[in-house]
Amino acid sequence: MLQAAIIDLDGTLVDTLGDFSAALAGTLAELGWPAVPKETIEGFIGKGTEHLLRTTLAHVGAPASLYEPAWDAYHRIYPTINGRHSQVYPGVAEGVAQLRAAGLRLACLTNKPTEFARELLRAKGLAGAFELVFGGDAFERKKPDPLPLLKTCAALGTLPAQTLMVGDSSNDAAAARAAGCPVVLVTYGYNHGRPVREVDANGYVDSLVDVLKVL
Ligand SMILES: O=C(O)COP(=O)(O)O
Ligand SMILES: [Mg+2]
Repeated sequence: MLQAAIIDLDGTLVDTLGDFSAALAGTLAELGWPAVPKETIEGFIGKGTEHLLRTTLAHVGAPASLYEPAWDAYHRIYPTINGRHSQVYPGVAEGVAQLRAAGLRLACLTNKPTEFARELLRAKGLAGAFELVFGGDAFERKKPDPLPLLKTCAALGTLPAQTLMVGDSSNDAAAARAAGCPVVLVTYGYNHGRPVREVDANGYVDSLVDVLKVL
């Protein structure tokens, strides 16, 4: 019997590729490097900001010494564009409402920095649904490590086996499997550019409204 659901943010609740693209374009422009196409950035999303910045700098051929200035510029620029180039996926508001109506407690767990995540959920009218919001800077390790899921279960006071993970990528699935949480993956997210059905999970859904049906 499920007690709670932990839901990923980027690629699961909100299509944030436009935000990432705008923040990275601004960051690269400040450092004197060209922007990277959205389709390329899509493959870099999901493993947190460090990974995103390092892979983007490597992609344009910039030296690794630009990592710190890039980090500073990105963290200054992102809050100015957060939510402006992103859209809540179809079915999310209804799906989240259904999970709550089924008696599940909800937490949002993302590799995005916690402050960016809270602000985005607020801007998109989703903040009220989540009891807890944890970002990639909340714990010592990020997804795909199981630690963030185990800590979120502990904060909810629920057992991992009774806490469903809903995400869009192999990161979410690997973290869930290692933590002992059941996992459902959405088919419309990023998953590092790979077909999500290749990833081991308990089910796959085209919309959050179908999550409880596939279990
Ligand atoms: O990589 C990120 O910053 C966000 O990724 P997530 O919300 O899918 O965990
Ligand atoms: Mg995601």
